[in-house]
Amino acid sequence: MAHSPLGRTLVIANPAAHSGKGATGAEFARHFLTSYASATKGYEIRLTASMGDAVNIAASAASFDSVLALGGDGVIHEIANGLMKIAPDRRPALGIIPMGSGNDYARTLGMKPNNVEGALAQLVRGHIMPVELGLVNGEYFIETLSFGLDAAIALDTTTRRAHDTSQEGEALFFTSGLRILSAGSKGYACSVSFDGEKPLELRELILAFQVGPTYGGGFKICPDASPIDGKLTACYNSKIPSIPRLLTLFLLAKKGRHVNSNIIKQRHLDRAVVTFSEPVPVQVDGEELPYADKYEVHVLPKALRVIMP
Ligand SMILES: Nc1ncnc2c1ncn2[C@@H]1O[C@H](COP(=O)(O)OP(=O)(O)OP(=O)(O)O)[C@@H](O)[C@H]1O
Repeated sequence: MAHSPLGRTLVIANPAAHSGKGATGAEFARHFLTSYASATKGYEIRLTASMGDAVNIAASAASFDSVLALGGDGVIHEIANGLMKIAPDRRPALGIIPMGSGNDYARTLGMKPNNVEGALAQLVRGHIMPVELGLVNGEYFIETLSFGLDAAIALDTTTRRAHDTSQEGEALFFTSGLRILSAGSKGYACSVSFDGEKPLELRELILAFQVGPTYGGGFKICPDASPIDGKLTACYNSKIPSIPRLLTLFLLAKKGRHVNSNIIKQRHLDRAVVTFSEPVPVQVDGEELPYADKYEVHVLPKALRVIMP
């Protein structure tokens, strides 16, 4: 463990993550870090009590070298927002112990999902690398921001999972997707300016801005996205497809093959301004973002130091 990058470590764990398995995961992490004392220069574990708690805990973690987020993309999102309140020269590195239903950020970083021992073993042998974050109207995002039907699907999965835990991740996104897309849509009237260019007037079914390639538990919406290229990657439709074609594109998106369609566009960007003329579903890292008249989206290259496997 001589080269462990963890230093003085704070674990912030969501006990409710992954349908309550976060609590057992936190206990396992405590045993691991106690047994392998040389992995850290001392550690503490804090459990979140409710939504939003992780932001405040992370914001007061400047005395630690690393903060390990144990939970799903929602709690990692909160911890990243808390860490960004700390001055850059005092900001701890972020490590993740993925324990969620979707685990898209884990997929982006290459961390083992829902395997606390495996993820901790990756972290103690890991290396620190700066990665980018997205920023939308003052809120940082680690992986995904999307508008339209794909956001409606992501938000539907959260509602359905609260009532029925028998499905999760990709399977849940898939069944919600079929249900919502089969109902059809004329799209949401939208104006988008990428990197200060002349605005495009579009009718959007999907408009996603990604740090990493996937959302929805493994749907490769932006297969070319990377957290270390200093850019966000956008995916949007330039026309409204028929319902059968839309369903086909949805199935192809699982492996990222939808981008070969002539009505799907993908591009890298530094910033965008998005306005909708009607309320639209919006999700950020799987959680609902309130509707606003205007969304200003930016990338912050090398904003956060993350422990990579
Ligand atoms: N103690 C808690 N009790 C209930 N909810 C909590 C608690 N702590 C945090 N939360 C909220 O739980 C939500 C979901 O958490 P998280 O993302 O960690 O797990 P998940 O939903 O199982 O995983 P994924 O985001 O990958 O689907 C977040 O919005 C978070 O704010």
